[in-house]
Amino acid sequence: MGRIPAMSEASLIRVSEIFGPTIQGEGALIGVPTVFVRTGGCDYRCDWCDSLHAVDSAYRATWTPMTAQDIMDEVARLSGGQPLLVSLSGGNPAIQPLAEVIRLGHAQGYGFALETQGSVAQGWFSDLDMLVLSPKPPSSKMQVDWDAFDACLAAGQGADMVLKIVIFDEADYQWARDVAGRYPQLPLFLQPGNHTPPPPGDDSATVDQVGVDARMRWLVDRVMQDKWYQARVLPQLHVTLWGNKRGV
Ligand SMILES: C[S@@+](CC[C@H](N)C(=O)[O-])C[C@H]1O[C@@H](n2cnc3c(N)ncnc32)[C@H](O)[C@@H]1O
Ligand SMILES: Nc1nc2[nH]cc(C(=O)O)c2c(=O)[nH]1
Ligand code: SF4
Ligand SMILES: [Mg+2]
Repeated sequence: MGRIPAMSEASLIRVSEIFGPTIQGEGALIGVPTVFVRTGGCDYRCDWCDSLHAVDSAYRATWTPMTAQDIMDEVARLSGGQPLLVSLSGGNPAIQPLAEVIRLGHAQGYGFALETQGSVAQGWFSDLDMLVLSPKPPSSKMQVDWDAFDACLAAGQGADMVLKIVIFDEADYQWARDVAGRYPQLPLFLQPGNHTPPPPGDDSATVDQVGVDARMRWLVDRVMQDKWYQARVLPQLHVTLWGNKRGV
């Protein structure tokens, strides 16, 4: 018979890394100083995931179970005790019990944004300051469960919500047009994909920056061609500055 976990284990959060302060490099909050809390584990396996160290079970041993208090202590240490934006990412942070982190942090003046693909809804989404929903396009080789996605949207009522769609090619672009049409109420951010995530075991920062820049120019042209003036097109600023380096 398997071991019965102690009650407290249910409230532990699997953390891959906590780093910063740095700038939020993507989407609606680009440029905003933030500390990242990256959780370990994901229910997806995107073909081009740039954070495999928080997804691939080969890295499981590097993920640390932490309490909400442990996490906020580390965030406060990094920020020098000054409240700032905390970015919850992963992996999929939505599969972790983060309600208490948000409660503790808010009481100390921190703000919270969470990045998720929209596959798992949580009641505490409504406590976030911003919910960033990033449904995955065809190039990811993932299949979106739209009922689950809509449940995330319903759970997030009360938080600011935005759509952030990664685009590699024309098929992704056409898919993004359909998705945006379905959610006209959500501010929309388009981001060119970077094709060179470091393979497992390699923490190299190399990114095909020439390729990413070309994809960004193509995406801008494509959006202007279509007069798609609701879309905002942004690069991953941290990738431009540091490649796919961890901890920035
Ligand atoms: C690593 S994911 C973690 C959060 C969540 N699992 C998700 O995908 O939204 C953080 C953000 O990076 C984006 N992303 C992941 N791999 C990327 C890549 N190769 N190029 C551009 N953006 C990427 C995701 O779409 C998401 O918006
Ligand atoms: N600076 C910086 N900005 C980011 N925006 C989203 C990130 C992520 O991996 O979730 C990320 C990241 O890893 N670093
Ligand atoms: S959903 Fe996010 S963390 Fe999970 S594999 Fe895809 S990009 Fe990576
Ligand atoms: Mg990233």
